[in-house]
Amino acid sequence: MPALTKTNSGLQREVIVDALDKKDVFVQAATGFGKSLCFQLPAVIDHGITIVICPLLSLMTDQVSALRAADIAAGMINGNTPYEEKTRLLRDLATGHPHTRLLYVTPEQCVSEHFRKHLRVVYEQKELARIAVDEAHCISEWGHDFRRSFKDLRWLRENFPEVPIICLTATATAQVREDIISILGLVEANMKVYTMTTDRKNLHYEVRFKSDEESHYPSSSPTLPLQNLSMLCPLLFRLRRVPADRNLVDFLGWLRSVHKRRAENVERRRELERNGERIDNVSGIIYTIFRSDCEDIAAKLRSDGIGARPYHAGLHKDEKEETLQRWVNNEKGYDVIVATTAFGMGIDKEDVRFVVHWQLPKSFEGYYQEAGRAGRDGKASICIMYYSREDRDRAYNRLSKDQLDRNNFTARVKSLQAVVDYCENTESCRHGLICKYFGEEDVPECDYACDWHKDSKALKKAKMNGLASEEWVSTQRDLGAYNTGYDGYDST
Ligand SMILES: Nc1ncnc2c1ncn2[C@@H]1O[C@H](COP(=O)(O)OP(=O)(O)OP(=O)(O)O)[C@@H](O)[C@H]1O
Repeated sequence: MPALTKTNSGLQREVIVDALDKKDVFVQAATGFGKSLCFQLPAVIDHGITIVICPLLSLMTDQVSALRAADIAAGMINGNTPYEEKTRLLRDLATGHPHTRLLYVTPEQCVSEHFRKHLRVVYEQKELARIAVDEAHCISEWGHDFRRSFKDLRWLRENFPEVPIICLTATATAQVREDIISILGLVEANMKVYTMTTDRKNLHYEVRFKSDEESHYPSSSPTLPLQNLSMLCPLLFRLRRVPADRNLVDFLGWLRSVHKRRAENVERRRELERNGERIDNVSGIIYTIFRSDCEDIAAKLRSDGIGARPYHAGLHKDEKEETLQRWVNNEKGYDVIVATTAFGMGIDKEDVRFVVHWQLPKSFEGYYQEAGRAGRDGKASICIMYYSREDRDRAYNRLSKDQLDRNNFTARVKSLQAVVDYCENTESCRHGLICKYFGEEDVPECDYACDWHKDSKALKKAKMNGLASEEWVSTQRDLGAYNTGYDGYDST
């Protein structure tokens, strides 16, 4: 179990005491803060059952397994639950005095009349202890992962008025927070709101700049006027897909330098040997948009001797489970996961040393969540984002094709714009930019843990040399060069 800082565990204790005091509680805290314990511990202490509403199957599966391993009666009902297990859990509820202490359900399940009927029985017997809403930002249309059935959760407050509700999220802007509180009907007089810093001091944030064109030329080549050439022959260039090779060369160079540092530091090497750890077991995640890229990048890394595996929604369940398990166990050949967003919230491996975004993520919150998989043991870890203006335009194009509610569309455009601004910014600390996005007024201290603090001049230079000019991108955009690539990406 990773060591939490004293500040974290102190605040955790406050939240738990308020929950036990039957208050409605809203918790916004950084990734890796330990939000789950805030409802799990009260559930074990209190009499009755806690219903946990959770939008992510992988998250509930992990939590239920961990609770069961600790001998706590936990269960889950979702689209994948076998019929016998679902019947067993519903029968348990139907007794009115359930043996189950924590029951995880999807929001979709929670709106079904059949399930509600069972909840009423438990409530009438005064055995419904608490309702926990995890990843609560999904309630709000202004949230990045809005789920329609979350909106109906108001029913819980209307029908079980005195049952306390605790909701938790790592990523809520002020608007999302207000929405959650109002939709769930939390009672101001009996409510505690915790908004803690989103800052993760042990994460080093860095943006690396790229453009489509450079990927064809080694940096030492004279700048052949490829941009001019394509102006003359635009159709040729419209068909071109961005090769990932430039990222690959850069990333491989970086990873090898990390391996080398581990090998050359005698003390560190001895320590690794003593613990039976491999020099090249630097655990990490690469996030990419397309399923095909997951396969492709993982294969290329493997051919370069890196233990990399793909993970995306198109893979068979067994294959995904095996990959995850072997990666968690730090097995040889499973050091790096190349994933779509299918591998996101809820991944809780403590020694992830790097998270790389191969392209621009689709929202600021998504970026923060995914980067937040790194360094959950509190040790220094790095989050690298590869950014190009061409990818930016592709991201806007994909977004415009998504079927979204009006408010959600506006929110998503704003959020994507925030990621773009973050990448283009060479004037501020990255930690400060993240905190500002989530509405924090105080700029956190940054101990050279971002590219700007490390060397702001080098950052500006890298941007100038790395990005395509706005003029060039705008010409290509008008020619439709960034309109491709809507298939094969995982939307959740
Ligand atoms: N008081 C504690 N002492 C030690 N470890 C803890 C404590 N509370 C939680 N943890 C551990 O910290 C890790 C992170 O907890 P958890 O998954 O609940 O974080 P989270 O806040 O939900 O993060 P995220 O939003 O990124 O999913 C888990 O491995 C958990 O077991």
